[in-house]
Amino acid sequence: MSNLGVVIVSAGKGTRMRTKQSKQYIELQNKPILVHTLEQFQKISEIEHIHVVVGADDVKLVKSYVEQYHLHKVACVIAGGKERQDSVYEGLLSFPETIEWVMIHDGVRPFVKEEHILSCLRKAEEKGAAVLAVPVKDTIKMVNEKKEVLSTPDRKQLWAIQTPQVFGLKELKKAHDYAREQKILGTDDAMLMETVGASIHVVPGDYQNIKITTPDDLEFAQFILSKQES
Ligand SMILES: Nc1ccn([C@@H]2O[C@H](COP(=O)(O)OP(=O)(O)OP(=O)(O)O)[C@@H](O)[C@H]2O)c(=O)n1
Ligand SMILES: C[C@](O)(CO)[C@H](O)COP(=O)(O)O
Repeated sequence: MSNLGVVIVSAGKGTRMRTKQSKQYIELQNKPILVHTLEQFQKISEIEHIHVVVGADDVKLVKSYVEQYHLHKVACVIAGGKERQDSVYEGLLSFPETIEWVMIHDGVRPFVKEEHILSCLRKAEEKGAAVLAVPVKDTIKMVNEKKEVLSTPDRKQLWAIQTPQVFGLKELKKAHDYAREQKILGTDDAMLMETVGASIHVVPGDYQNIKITTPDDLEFAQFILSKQES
């Protein structure tokens, strides 16, 4: 699809991972996590344009990965911002007007499956906006600062939201502009779209599409990869 742009956000510092090296560059089976992620998108025929957003000091490094791993669909590597939202915004600005749809994905979700990327894309084309998600398995409680339980939301209505998330490029750009004006900081792009009243559909994905965030996620990631190999 020549009217689809993919933004892979990978400009975070990975503070919760507590490693010296930013987590997206940690190697799993001799390959940086970010490269595992990019390969998932590179292999999909519907995807032609991938823009990667990285830390300002890492642009050269990531360009070298693009060469080394033959990631020819990566059209540009650009510097991100302080918050994830700022990095997404830089990604949005990097596309020309010919791009109608934009798919946002975290550079540290390397296990996203092709079928789920495509089902998210199809749902967005049908409904206007779609995000990959899984139903919550635990009981979730609202808790105050004193660690007192306030309430228990109905689990049937709770989904853990993942990426990819797919929107119209113009619509998402507008939502980001509004958030910047109003100083709204969202942890995902759907949240910004919600603030401008967009209707967003959830697409069921799977529990292995983890965001590698803390050291235990790295152990689980190694396990997933070893299972894929056997
Ligand atoms: N300023 C930022 C912050 C985050 N991200 C990206 O957004 C994704 C999800 O963010 P998260 O897992 O929270 O990554 P970090 O911000 O790196 O982690 P932490 O919050 O632990 O520092 C990651 O691919 C991360 O690189 C980004 O592009 N720009
Ligand atoms: C976008 C996201 O991955 C959806 O689960 C998540 O919200 C990112 O949040 P974080 O605060 O950057 O971990």
